[in-house]
Amino acid sequence: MLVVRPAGPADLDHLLELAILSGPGFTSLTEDPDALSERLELSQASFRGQVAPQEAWYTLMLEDGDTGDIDGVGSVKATVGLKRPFFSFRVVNNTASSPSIGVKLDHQTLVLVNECTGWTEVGSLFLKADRRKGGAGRLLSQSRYMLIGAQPELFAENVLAELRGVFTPDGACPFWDHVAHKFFPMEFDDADRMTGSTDKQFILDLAPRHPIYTELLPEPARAVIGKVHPQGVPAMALLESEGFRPNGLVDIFDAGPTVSCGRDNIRTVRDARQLRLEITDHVEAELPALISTDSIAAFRAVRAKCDIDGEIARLTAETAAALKIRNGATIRVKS
Ligand SMILES: CC(C)(COP(=O)(O)OP(=O)(O)OC[C@H]1O[C@@H](n2cnc3c(N)ncnc32)[C@H](O)[C@@H]1OP(=O)(O)O)[C@@H](O)C(=O)NCCC(=O)NCCSC(=O)CCC(=O)O
Repeated sequence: MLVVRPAGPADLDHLLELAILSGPGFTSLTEDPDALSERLELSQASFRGQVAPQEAWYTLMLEDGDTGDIDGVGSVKATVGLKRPFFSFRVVNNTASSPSIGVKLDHQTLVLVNECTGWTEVGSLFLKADRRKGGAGRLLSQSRYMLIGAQPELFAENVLAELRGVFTPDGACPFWDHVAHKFFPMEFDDADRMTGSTDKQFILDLAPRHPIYTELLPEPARAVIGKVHPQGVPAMALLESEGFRPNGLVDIFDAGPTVSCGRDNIRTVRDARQLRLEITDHVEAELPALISTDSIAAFRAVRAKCDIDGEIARLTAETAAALKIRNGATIRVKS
């Protein structure tokens, strides 16, 4: 059975393998072992409640309970933008009109902004290729909302996700090449790495201070503003099915979209029910449900069949063992 569980320092080799598989341009999964090791320490401390709530960064691993293989990762950052700014371009429409000569024009511009301060971010969603298209991606993605729902007060009222922007098959990034690189004379990967590892002062120093009129940009750059990387389309579909929508912000390097949703309006947060576990020999339900523990410290999530009867949820002993819980425990279930 596939189980989503907290990541800790012992997952370094697995996380490094996933980071390498995810390739360049996946900002939040750097291939730097020291950074990953720090991240795993922080994850463990976050699940144990040993860091201030706003500093928590929960990393979750998808584990095959039968083989012990680690097939995917996902995460929730309790807040962004508090210690370091969270820069984006806001896509702004400016209407220019001159009634006296009968002209009215809409100009789209990109304006550097630092919004979303204190928001929660879901990210780092990555699944090994041979596991895709079978529901594991949805389990991994939704388990983050079960985590948020277990203790919503530890997270912000608004939740965002950043999707990767468009890269061509040969690895070129049209928005970077035609726009961002003019302001940041470095390799994309270096800018990307510095975004994650510095206070982002270089962005404040070098980023455009004035609106960029998009109609003045070359077509290949204009065409990708707010567009998702082809490989990010399933991730976008998963977010949209939870209620996330583009919020008009795009990444300053690759122009990928930011999507957001009110925490309590995320479907899985809103619809999951708190129930009491009763272990049974046989479950009649035909379709599996999303089931998690009701605790951040002992968080685990699975997809398994479950009979609901009032406030009782009946699971097999195998499912209860995968969740590491006993009869009578409180669980959270999303049918
Ligand atoms: C994102 C995942 C984990 C998703 O897993 P899977 O590929 O197995 O997902 P899936 O079940 O095949 O598809 C998920 C849903 O998307 C739909 N779907 C798939 N391809 C589609 C397409 N081309 N157009 C429209 N919808 C599409 C499926 O029908 C399905 O919905 P139904 O179930 O309704 O049929 C994976 O694709 C992956 O590892 N991708 C590479 C890394 C990546 O790009 N990660 C996102 C980075 S961005 C990020 O991390 C922030 C976002 C976030 O954290 O959530």
